Amino acid sequence: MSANDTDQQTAGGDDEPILSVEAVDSGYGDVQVLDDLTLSLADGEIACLVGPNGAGKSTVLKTVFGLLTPWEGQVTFAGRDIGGMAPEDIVREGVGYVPQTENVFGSLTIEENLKMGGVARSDDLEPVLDQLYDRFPLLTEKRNAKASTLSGGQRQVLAFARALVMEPEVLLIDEPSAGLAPNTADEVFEDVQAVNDLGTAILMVEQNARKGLSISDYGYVLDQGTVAYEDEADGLLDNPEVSRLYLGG
Ligand SMILES: Nc1ncnc2c1ncn2[C@@H]1O[C@H](COP(=O)(O)OP(=O)(O)OP(=O)(O)O)[C@@H](O)[C@H]1O
Repeated sequence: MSANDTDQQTAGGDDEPILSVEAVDSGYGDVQVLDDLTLSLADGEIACLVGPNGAGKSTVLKTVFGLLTPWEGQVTFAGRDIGGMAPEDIVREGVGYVPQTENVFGSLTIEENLKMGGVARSDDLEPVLDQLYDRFPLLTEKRNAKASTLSGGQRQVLAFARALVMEPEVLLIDEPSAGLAPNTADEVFEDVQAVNDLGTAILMVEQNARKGLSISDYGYVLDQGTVAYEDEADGLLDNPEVSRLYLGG
């Protein structure tokens, strides 16, 4: 569902969210980063996390994906408690993750990277790979090339496609536009919307807050490890205080 749809289902709606993070504390070693953080993602929606450097946005995704164990609170996906589960089990549950950096294996071909994305599947990968090649023609052209030969934007598309091999219900994406030229970033955002249009709910961290919110249904502003503001994405974009404090005026 895109931000332009009229029948938006938002995190504030009555429907049970597909993903929820409730009163979570989390961090690295004994350094606490997330402090009583609560947010949710409605089925079919794009929600965007924005906020200053170091606010804890990436830490939210890492905690949802099991790379960090919540110290307190609950992470629930499709009604099941996934807090503290291992990432490979969370992938099998139906949650995918596209990290910000080092998200492809440069020494492997495009096809090998995609197959790596499906190691947790026991069925035949060919049908899903064919669908992904249809959706991302660039990957078809380059299927036998090493991923190290791809540009930054192309790598981002590959990382994205690799996460889709598992056909996740929810995709966590960390800064899809990081390091990309504006035109390339726009293409990646179009891919994010296209995947969402096919039914995958997306929780995305984006440094380019205005752009991220403009393709999202709902938004959260994180500051110092907790939610400072939340609203429908358009509401955050129109909020003068949010704009002044977090969106560069
Ligand atoms: N592996 C780590 N070990 C220790 N501290 C870390 C680690 N990764 C991040 N941190 C710290 O956690 C805090 C939150 O980092 P996080 O990456 O979640 O922020 P962010 O909001 O995503 O910001 P950015 O846009 O800069 O990535 C920061 O103070 C950061 O220094």
